[in-house]
Amino acid sequence: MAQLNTNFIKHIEKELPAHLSLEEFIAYCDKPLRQSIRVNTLKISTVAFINIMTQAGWQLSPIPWCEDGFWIEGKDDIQLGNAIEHIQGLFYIQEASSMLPPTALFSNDTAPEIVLDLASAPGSKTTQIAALMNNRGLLVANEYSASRVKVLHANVLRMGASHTALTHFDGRVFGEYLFESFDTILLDAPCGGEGTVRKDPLALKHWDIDDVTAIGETQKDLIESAFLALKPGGTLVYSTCTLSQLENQHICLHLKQIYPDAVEFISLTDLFDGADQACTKEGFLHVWPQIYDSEGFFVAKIRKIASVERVEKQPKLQKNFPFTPVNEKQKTELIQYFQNNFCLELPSDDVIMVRDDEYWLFPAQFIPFIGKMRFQRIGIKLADAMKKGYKAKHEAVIALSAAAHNPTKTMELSAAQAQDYLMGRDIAITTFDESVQQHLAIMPRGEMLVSYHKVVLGVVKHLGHRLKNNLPRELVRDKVNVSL
Ligand SMILES: C[S@@+](CC[C@H](N)C(=O)[O-])C[C@H]1O[C@@H](n2cnc3c(N)ncnc32)[C@H](O)[C@@H]1O
Repeated sequence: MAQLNTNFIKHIEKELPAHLSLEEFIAYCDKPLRQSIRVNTLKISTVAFINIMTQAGWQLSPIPWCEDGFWIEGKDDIQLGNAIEHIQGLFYIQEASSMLPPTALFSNDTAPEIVLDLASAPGSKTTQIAALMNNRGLLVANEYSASRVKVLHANVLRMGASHTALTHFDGRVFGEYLFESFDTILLDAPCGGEGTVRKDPLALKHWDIDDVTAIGETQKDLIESAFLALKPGGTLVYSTCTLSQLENQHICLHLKQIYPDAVEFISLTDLFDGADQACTKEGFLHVWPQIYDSEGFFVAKIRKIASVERVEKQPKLQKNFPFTPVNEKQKTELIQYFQNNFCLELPSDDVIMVRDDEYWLFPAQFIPFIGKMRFQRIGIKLADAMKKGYKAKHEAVIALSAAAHNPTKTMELSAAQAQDYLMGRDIAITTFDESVQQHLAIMPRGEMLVSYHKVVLGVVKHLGHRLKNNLPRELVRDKVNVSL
């Protein structure tokens, strides 16, 4: 049962719009949340995913504001995290209202190329944005907390997002370091989490107005920094999973007060059918839990209609960037290695870089950012140089095969074999059908890919009598649930 602090109730009663009742709000705070997921279109089409999962008995009902988002009806007992399709990155477990900000960000006519996600871990919206960008352009994803950067990184890799650059800074530095550099920015700000009480019944137990005011100061700093980092003409989406106006409307109005001639609020009232039910007079979406039977959320879209004055001077360029572009010989060898061993193409507009014995694939749009700030991870790690030739990295085959959609040199596994693979076990050739065994008998020995649902799971080494498991140790799972 949700524990609602009485001070919170008194406070929120004053903020509820006239057409919503406090009783209903309190009742919804106690109502369990519907499970929802977003299909990862970097790896599978939504149609193919629905086909597979409905055969497994799932009932998916569409979320009106996200074409790849679905509520799972009538199956509260599914352990989504251990589902094989989750582990292989076919879907992301994401609360329905949390899918709103990326939808708002991409509702313009022209697709943005250079995007910043300023407060991004664990990466639900980063990976949604990566899917909307279809692994093109550049997505800089920043996270302040070191432990959360690791989770972000794991999610980016699991979903096969290849055009990201991860940073680990206080978001306040972006306006200074990357002034007017981004076409569009998401600031999904750290917040009081008042909208999350349906998931966490204790979220409002120790609610205190002083905490709300204090976090509001951080949010003001972050929105100012984001606005400075935005190119003129670009759009910024500000969102939170909290309800108090102090952390929502007031933050956007604060920005307008500082930059009255550069800030324009873009109304979200037509974002999807029914958006008007949550729309405020400024055109923001203030999603109360009872409106769409979801978590509470807030989303504002802001256009920068004019350039603004820099607050600080451009910091000096950092030297000693440890990567250099590969030479033509290395480039040709790597292209041939991926082509010959896995039938995978390296995207021609990306840039192959080398650091010691490691080869990386950087998004071309990253190059102008070199030296401007410190990046934790850029693009994908392609391969290590070996005494003879190269050894592909797992993350590279996952991301490159996502683009290739089932390359030919791939062995499709059964559910039981895929389960074994993800649990780190080798696959005996005798576990395949007779005809596949004959096919494998004439296939060359060495590295090849395995897939499930026609989506690549990773690399194996064909040894003749078995496929040796090459899944990185850190990805080996204790538990994998098979749905079909
Ligand atoms: C609402 S969560 C982000 C959720 C994420 N966008 C997602 O969809 O998965 C806010 C994040 O901001 C991070 N954060 C806190 N203070 C920050 C700061 N000063 N600069 C940047 N990020 C910060 C928190 O660690 C947290 O991960």
